[in-house]
Amino acid sequence: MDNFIEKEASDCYYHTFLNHTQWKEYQMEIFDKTVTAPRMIAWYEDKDNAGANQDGPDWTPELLSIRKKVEAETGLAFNAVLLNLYRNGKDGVAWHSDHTDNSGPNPIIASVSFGETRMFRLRHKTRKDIQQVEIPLHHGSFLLMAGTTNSFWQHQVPKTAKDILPRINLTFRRVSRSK
Ligand SMILES: O=C(O)CCC(=O)C(=O)O
Ligand SMILES: [Fe+2]
Repeated sequence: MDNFIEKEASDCYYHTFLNHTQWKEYQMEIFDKTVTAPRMIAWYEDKDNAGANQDGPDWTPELLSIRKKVEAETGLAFNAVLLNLYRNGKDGVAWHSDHTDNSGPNPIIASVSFGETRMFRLRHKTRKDIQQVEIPLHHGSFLLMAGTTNSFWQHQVPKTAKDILPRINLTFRRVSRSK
């Protein structure tokens, strides 16, 4: 959904997140190697959530206000958000599906994007006859990944050789670590 957040507010959010977030590198374990992901991240989670890192950053007013809007739109409650910063075309995210701890194979993830438009690609895990889906995620857009999106599909944000500006993506999630 385009223009989930209107242009002026999106500009404001973009600059605030870009300049006032404690962006961190993300080290991934791939087989036996530790590699640095080609993007920067920040994780926010309700502190009263079981197992939450008490030293993590507190939700900012901007994040809380987007969370409220996302919850109103979806009728769902989220307790965590992952921020991704794609600094330029060399940043991206490889094919994967998302599983938040113990939330089952079909988590509901709400995604909000700011800044440069990047392609969001989906592919079925096994059915090679089903065409890949490509969705451009624009400044201020909203995307809901629900149902079997994460159990049957993988997604990626491919790198691009184009000379582009940063993009920031927020994925709201519901994390529950209790059994
Ligand atoms: O940047 C995006 O649109 C997707 C990010 C993503 O897939 C993730 O954080 O799991
Ligand atoms: Fe993802």
